[in-house]
Amino acid sequence: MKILAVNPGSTSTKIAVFEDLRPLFEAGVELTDVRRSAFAAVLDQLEMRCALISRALSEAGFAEDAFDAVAGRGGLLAPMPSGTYLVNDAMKDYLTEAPRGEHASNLGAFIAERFAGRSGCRAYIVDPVSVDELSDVARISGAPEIERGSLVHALNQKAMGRKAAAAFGKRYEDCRFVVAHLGTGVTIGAHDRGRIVDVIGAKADGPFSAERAGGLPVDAVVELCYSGKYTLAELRRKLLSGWGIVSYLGTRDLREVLKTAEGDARAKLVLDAYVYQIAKGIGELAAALDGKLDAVILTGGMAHSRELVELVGRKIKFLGKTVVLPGENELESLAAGALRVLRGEERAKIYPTGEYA
Ligand SMILES: Nc1ncnc2c1ncn2[C@@H]1O[C@H](COP(=O)(O)OP(=O)(O)O)[C@@H](O)[C@H]1O
Ligand SMILES: CCCC(=O)OP(=O)(O)O
Repeated sequence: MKILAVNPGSTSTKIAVFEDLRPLFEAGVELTDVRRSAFAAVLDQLEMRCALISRALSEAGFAEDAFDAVAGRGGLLAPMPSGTYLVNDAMKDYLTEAPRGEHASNLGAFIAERFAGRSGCRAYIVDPVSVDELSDVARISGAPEIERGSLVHALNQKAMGRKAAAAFGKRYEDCRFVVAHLGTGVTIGAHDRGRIVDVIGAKADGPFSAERAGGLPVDAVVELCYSGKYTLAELRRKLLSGWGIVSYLGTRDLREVLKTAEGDARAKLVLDAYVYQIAKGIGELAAALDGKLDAVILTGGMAHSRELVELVGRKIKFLGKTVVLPGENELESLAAGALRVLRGEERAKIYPTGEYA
């Protein structure tokens, strides 16, 4: 089975072609800030991202009408169970309205449908960022009107949990991990025997990231809301992708931050604060698992940085084993979800009910 996997991230569009799970081709098309800022809304990037994918496939010699399935990374949908979902109108309508915010991963369903149409095959999303497996106790925010929810790099976090479990000779469903996905976005998940029971990071409720604020004093946010400085839409966009490292140093690229920090005290302080907050977040979620961990897993693009891994590792070594699995297995996991459905090993689900197709 030939499967196209598409992962639109905040600063890159990653694609891969698989024959079953054997990778035939992989490419990452970085998006410059200029290119991204040319679009008022994330979904406006659809044609540009599809054109970049078409060019990459063409240059690699892949016809666009030869796929048996196309799997895209899912976006900020309504809270939903883990699984492989058919792209449908309800999903596209929700992502178009974007009540939970605009995010690059919202493009995944639209891109998958576009390329599936060219092959006459089905389009799927797998384990979107809106997978919500929080425990009841984790949902209590302290304010009855406000319930904590889950936005997480579920696809990669679960993939790396499975990878680490296999390395330990165990099943993911029998392990306890704290997984820190250090991409352009940062989410840290407490994985308790196959379920992500608590999450921080994607909603200004944990470490800040390359483009997202960390835990903000709520009273200051309330003041900002009523200051007239931002509209609701502007503030929501800032919360999702307008603060973080880039708002201090003008770059989302950790490699640039590391280089600048060598000679610039302010950059060094921001880098130290980033490391500090990631370590604190990992410690917080280790407590969510009563400190009973098989390992802490560091993943995402930034886990390629030996310097960052070393800085964070020093602060969390009291928690035991740290497994570093840089980058992400998102493309392979997308293909794996579609392949399970094509082989009849898993039934595709229907959004939003989660019923089986
Ligand atoms: N080899 C590397 N060394 C250090 N940082 C890296 C490396 N590769 C990628 N990064 C950093 O990872 C971040 C992007 O992570 P990634 O998971 O690819 O993001 P996205 O959320 O866009 O998919 C960027 O800040 C980039 O600088
Ligand atoms: C909203 C959570 C997912 C996320 O942060 O994705 P990116 O790392 O691609 O921004």
